[in-house]
Amino acid sequence: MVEKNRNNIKLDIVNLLDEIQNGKYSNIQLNYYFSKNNYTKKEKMFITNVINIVIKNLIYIDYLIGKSVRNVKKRKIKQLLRISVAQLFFMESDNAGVIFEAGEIAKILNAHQAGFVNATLQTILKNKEKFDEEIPKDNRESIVLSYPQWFVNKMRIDYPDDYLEMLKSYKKRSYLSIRFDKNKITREKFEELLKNIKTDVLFSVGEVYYLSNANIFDTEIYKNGDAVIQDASSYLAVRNLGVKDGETVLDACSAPGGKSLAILQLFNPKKLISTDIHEHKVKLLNELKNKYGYSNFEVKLNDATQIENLDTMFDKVLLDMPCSGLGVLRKKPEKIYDLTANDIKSLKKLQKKIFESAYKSLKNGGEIVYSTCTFSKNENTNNIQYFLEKYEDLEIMEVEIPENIDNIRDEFGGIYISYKNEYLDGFYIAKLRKK
Ligand SMILES: C[S@@+](CC[C@H](N)C(=O)[O-])C[C@H]1O[C@@H](n2cnc3c(N)ncnc32)[C@H](O)[C@@H]1O
Repeated sequence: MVEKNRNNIKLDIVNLLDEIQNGKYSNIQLNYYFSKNNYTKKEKMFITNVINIVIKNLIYIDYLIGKSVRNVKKRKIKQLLRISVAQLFFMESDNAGVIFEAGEIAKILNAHQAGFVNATLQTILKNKEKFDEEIPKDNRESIVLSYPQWFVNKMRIDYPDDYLEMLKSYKKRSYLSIRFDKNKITREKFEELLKNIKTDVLFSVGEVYYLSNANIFDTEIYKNGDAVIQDASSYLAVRNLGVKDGETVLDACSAPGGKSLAILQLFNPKKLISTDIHEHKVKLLNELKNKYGYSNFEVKLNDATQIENLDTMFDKVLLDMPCSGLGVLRKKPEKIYDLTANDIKSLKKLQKKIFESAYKSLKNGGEIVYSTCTFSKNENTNNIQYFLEKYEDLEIMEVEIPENIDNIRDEFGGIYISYKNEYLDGFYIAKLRKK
């Protein structure tokens, strides 16, 4: 009975991995499985762990599999091999047990494949050291660290001194962070609540707390939305917007609305217009609006390259750009395998068009906060340089970052939230003012 149950969980992991490979985000898909199945805490941890290890080491794991068999035709059998290799080399496990279990699951997936799965895993186990030695020198970093070769090359150019440290750092684990609404609960009460639910604070920035466990999900304050998931980097981008009472604000690329909500809870704008280009995402923004009921909050479907459609001039604009997302690889590790150098080029173009449109709808004296969750220089520093050269009446403003947060200021005053921060997402924030 116990055995069967465990096989069922492994089968779920095979399916989960397959869905992630087909374009679903790992964190979203994991939550979906957790809400549908009655797993114990320990099982949830095991599933999360295996999925993360496979995704974060995918190129290396596939290299090992590729060294022992030329081609694995059945997709789910391939996922099963990946999961088993992850268990064999990245987790504490009984090797014979892992291989036996893989054979049993293979029988359920496809009876003819059980022998093949067993033999492949035995070969990998026996030859791992030899396979490691045979990794081609030119591809070593890409294979061992599991990043596409083009990306390693790009990182070597962008960050010659510490690209290896950066690459390693973005394979680390991520942490849960929660921002409480200071209008609804005081800091003292929030900290008391954390104590009561046996949750330690690992790090905090303003109202954002990094937590040792997810017990907060069962509390009233989380369920009613007075505490929400938000990373401190996102919170800092919003805080730097510095909205004054009565100002008109645009959050141009705003879905699912985490930063819009922070704007409404941190400041008191006359009006906040939040837009997004995708209808299904605007639906999420409308759900947010209905849940919280702010009367100064408007949601609109709009392309941010055509902000003039809104017929409004703004005091403050947040441009939280669509970007390559490299700074959030700890949370969405699968992203790197789909990304291409061309994607970065087209994102850069789109970011420029969005900025140019925002500039036209910005009042004199108005300010734009430009933010991305990526450390690619093309999408950040190079764009800011371009804007400053193109618009003579733009000036750079200081971005304020608490002292205990590791950051790198570029030559134009933009701030990279460094990979050295264990808790915060990698992020870029620049602030510009139209004179
Ligand atoms: C980084 S995400 C924004 C996250 C959001 N600010 C938050 O904190 O919840 C970028 C968003 O830009 C949207 N987007 C992409 N292209 C756009 C465009 N041309 N106009 C408006 N929104 C766009 C995407 O749909 C995505 O929701």
